[in-house]
This record gives sequence, structure tokens and C-alpha cells, in this order.
Amino acid sequence: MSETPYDVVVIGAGPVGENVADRARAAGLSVAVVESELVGGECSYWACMPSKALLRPVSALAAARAVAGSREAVTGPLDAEHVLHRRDSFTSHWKDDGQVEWVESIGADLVRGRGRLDGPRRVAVDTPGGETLVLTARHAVVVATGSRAKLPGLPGLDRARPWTSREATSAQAVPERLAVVGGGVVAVEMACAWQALGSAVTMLVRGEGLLERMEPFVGELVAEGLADAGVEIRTGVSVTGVRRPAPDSTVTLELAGVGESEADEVLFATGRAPRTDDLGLETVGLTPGSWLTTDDSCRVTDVADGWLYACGDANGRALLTHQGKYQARIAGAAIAARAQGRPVPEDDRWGAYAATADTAAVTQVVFSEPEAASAGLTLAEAEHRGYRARAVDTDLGSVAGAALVADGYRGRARMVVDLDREVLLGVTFVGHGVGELLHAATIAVAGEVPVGRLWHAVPAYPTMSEVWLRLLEAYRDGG
Ligand SMILES: Cc1cc2nc3c(=O)[nH]c(=O)nc-3n(C[C@H](O)[C@H](O)[C@H](O)COP(=O)(O)OP(=O)(O)OC[C@H]3O[C@@H](n4cnc5c(N)ncnc54)[C@H](O)[C@@H]3O)c2cc1C
Ligand SMILES: NC(=O)c1ccc[n+]([C@@H]2O[C@H](COP(=O)([O-])OP(=O)(O)OC[C@H]3O[C@@H](n4cnc5c(N)ncnc54)[C@H](O)[C@@H]3O)[C@@H](O)[C@H]2O)c1
Repeated sequence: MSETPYDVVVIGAGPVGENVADRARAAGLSVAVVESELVGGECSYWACMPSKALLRPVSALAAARAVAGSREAVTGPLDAEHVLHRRDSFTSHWKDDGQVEWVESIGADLVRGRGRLDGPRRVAVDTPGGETLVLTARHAVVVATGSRAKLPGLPGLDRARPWTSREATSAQAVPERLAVVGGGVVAVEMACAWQALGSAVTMLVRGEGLLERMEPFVGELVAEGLADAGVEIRTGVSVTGVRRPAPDSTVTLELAGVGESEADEVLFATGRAPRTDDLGLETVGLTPGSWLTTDDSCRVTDVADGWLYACGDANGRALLTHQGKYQARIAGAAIAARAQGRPVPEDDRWGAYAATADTAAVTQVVFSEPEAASAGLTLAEAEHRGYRARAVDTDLGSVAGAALVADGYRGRARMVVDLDREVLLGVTFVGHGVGELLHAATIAVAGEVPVGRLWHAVPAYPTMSEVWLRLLEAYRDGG
């Protein structure tokens, strides 16, 4: 069997694989990128882009309805047909020509097919034409195969044709009743979108609230917003079985101790599993189906000779496109430096080859109505890590800029201060439009800007950013 040598072989052409390829090519390395579905990955076709295209009209409508004067101009609900049509254009109608062109433009070779490790530095690709190609890597193989929806092993589920995030972001018709199982980010965003598009949504949440990994007030305010929009939220409910007797019949969910719930479609938004199960991990001594543990340069820790890297969802560090792309930039730089014999210092916190933000300054926006946005640690995480930390809270609605944005603006902000160094460990906002407030917080956290210096970062009047003054005042006054 012929073998084609490259400096770097990337498995998976999602946003993360594309970015590793770009950085390696920029350093003059030869690169092959292997993709089994669409170049652009989950993010472009079944995750970030289509979900945000579904949610933006919800937020635009809420903005207009929140202000006297424009409120009276809004005469009806969302037009689902137009929203779905606009969503389709954001996925390029599930065609990847544009992204293929981009891969070609950086001078990487795209290899269509399913890639599998075939021993150290070797990748076997089963092509759509039925051939198997072998690619070898002089310097690095990068696993960027992402994640897929994880479904619980419930009786009847496999015959019930459940929606996962793929169907929830690509559906072409609005179900009359949609049950959503889960209380995490996918559940919240999709409940928000489909309720606004006309479904009667019921959320079946196993835990006590929504978005439990964020500050507790986030889940509370987001739940209020969803309930105001008409979503029924049932917490502390476990689904124990699913029945759909015929393909076009309704679906019945059996709930532990509280009867049943019926819907036209059911979305399981119950977390993610790494796409590493059919990847030949066993040929290099790793366990198929596992998250790939890496060091901060994204090099897989349990493989000798340092040739295997894992970036993006596949390493489980932070399941977000922007964090994965950040890892890709860092891994690409580290691969190039090591290939060129330049030093890559170990444990170089905040250095060019260490994805430090993955543990200290992860950013996330939940695009529900209201939005939630966070950078860095929650108070609970900070305390868990042993920081002497204090949370400072303020009501976003009391900021003049927020009152102008919406009549009766409801929102909240928190900063978590490291009392020993007087820098911020984390910041969280919830309220309409807070996603665009986040980057200032990100810079404060990642930059470890002293609280004393933040007083000199003067927010413009009257913007919502004046929330920073309220937070600093509350900290100064011991609040
Ligand atoms: C509904 C939803 C909404 C989301 N919204 C956001 C958001 O707003 N913002 C955000 O930051 N994150 C969001 N995420 C998370 C985001 O989608 C992921 O973090 C991101 O897609 C990870 O990128 P990746 O390149 O690691 O993996 P993916 O995007 O999953 O790409 C992996 C690629 O590898 C390919 N592949 C897999 N196995 C093989 C193989 N053996 N051989 C060849 N190719 C292979 C796949 O076909 C795929 O193209 C969302 C997720 C979901 C489910
Ligand atoms: N805007 C964004 O940034 C965005 C949007 C969507 C997804 N994402 C990313 O995608 C990842 C996956 O999101 P997700 O919502 O699927 O996962 P998640 O881990 O955030 O939430 C999973 C939810 O399902 C529940 N659950 C798990 N197993 C269950 C079971 N058997 N029965 C009932 N409930 C169960 C959990 O308690 C939790 O509420 C997230 O980590 C997030 O980072 C990001």
C-alpha cells in the first residue's frame, strides 16, 4: 500500500482542525487534513452557526418588544419560514465548497474519508471510493475529530427517532409540541429558539435548575425568561423510558414517579461524547472512545515521543469553538517550534505554547433570552481550587445604559475577586445583550488586571458597561 508523507496530518476539518492546519502551513510545514463529512465540522452545520441563526431573531424581537414605541410596531410572532430560510443560508445549505476552497487556499491537502490511527505517526484513510490511503507524519498527527451527542441508554429510545443537537439545529418544520430533555446549554438555547418559532416546549430537567455549571443566579434568570416566553420547565424529573409506536405517531416519555409526558418530537440534549471510538486509538496504546488527555500545548500525555496532539472537543478541555481554535493556534505554534528545533518551555503559564485560558479564562455566551455570559471561574470553582475569593454582585437593571436598552431591564452581574492578589478570577453577566459585554471581562481575567487599575478603565456613559463601576463600587464598599 502506498504511503504519502506529510509533516503534519490533521484528522477532522472542523473549526479546530482547520486552524491547526492553518498555523502549521503558516510555519512552512506540509499538511494533510482528513475529513469524513463536511469541511467546517459540527460548528458550521449542526451547532454554533445554525443555532445562533435560529436565536438571533428571538433576541431581535425581544429587543423591539422591550422598548415603548418600538413595542407597538411589533404586530406578530416570528415568521418561522423566514427564520428557517435564513438559518439554511448560514449553513451554506449544508454544502462545504466555500470551506474546501479555504483549505486549498492555505496550501493544505484535503483528503476525504474516515481517518484512523494505524500505529505511531500513521493515519489510514478509508475513502468514499473504497480505497484505503496511508498518510505518514514526520512531526505530528493532530486529532480534531470533535464530539457527538451522548444519548442515555433508555428503553425504547433507539426506536423513538429522538432529535439530537443535529436535528434541533437543522429541522425544516416546527413541531407543535417539543419536549427537551436536559438543562444545559443546548437544552436552554434550543428550548428558547423553538418556543419562539411556535412550538409548545416542555423542558424535562433532571437537576434542580438550568445551566448548573454557571453562577446560580444565571439559571434562575434564564428560567424566568424562558417561562415568560411560555416554556414549561419541570425540574427534578427523570425520564425512564420512551415510546413512539409508529414512525409518525407522537412520542411518550415515561417520567420516574410523575407519570408521562407527550410530545410530537423530543430533543435529548444530554451532553457530548468524544468522536474517538473508531479512531484506531488502540494501535497507539490508548482507549477507544476516551477523551484525549493533553498537556497545555495539546500534546497527548500518554503517548511516547510526543507526536500525537488532540485539540478541540476531542480533548474535553472546554467544549467551545473559540476555545478549540485557541488550542489550535497554540498547538500549531508548538508543533512548528518543535519541528524547527526551537525550545517549547514546559509549564509556561500564559506563554505562547500553553493553552492557559482553558483552565483560567474560559469564555462562554449562552444565546438565550436573556443571554448569559461568563469568563473565568465561578465563585464555587474558585473556592474549590483553594482561592481566598469574594463574589461581588450588582443589579444590571440599575445601570442607566441598561435602562435605555430595555424598559424594566432585568439582569445581574458578578465578579469573583482573588483577595490575595486583588485580580479578577471570573465575571458573569445575565441579561439581554450581555454577550457583547463579555470581552472586557475576558481581558480583565486573562490579563490579571489589578482591581486598582480597573478604576482607570472608564466605561462610556450611558452604556451597559457602566456595570463595571457598580461592581468596583460594591467591592470598595465591601458589598
Ligand atoms: C447545538 C450546539 C450549539 C453550539 N453552539 C456553540 C456556540 O455558540 N459557540 C461555541 O463556541 N460553541 C458552540 N458549540 C460547541 C461547538 O460546536 C464545538 O465546541 C465545536 O464544534 C468543536 O470543534 P471541533 O473542530 O473540535 O469539532 P467538530 O466541529 O465536531 O469537527 C470535527 C470534525 O471532524 C470530523 N471527523 C470526526 N471523526 C473523523 C474521522 N475519523 N476521520 C475524519 N474526520 C473525522 C467530523 O466530521 C467533523 O467535521 C455548540 C455545540 C452544539 C452541539
Ligand atoms: N452557546 C454556546 O457556547 C454553546 C451552545 C451549545 C452547546 N455548547 C457546548 O456544547 C456542550 C454540550 O452541551 P449540552 O447542553 O449537550 O451538554 P451539557 O453538559 O451542558 O448539559 C447536559 C445536560 O443534560 C443533563 N443530563 C445528562 N444526562 C442526562 C440523562 N440521562 N437524563 C436527563 N438529563 C441528563 C445534565 O444534567 C445537563 O443538564 C457544552 O459543554 C457547551 O460547552 C455551547
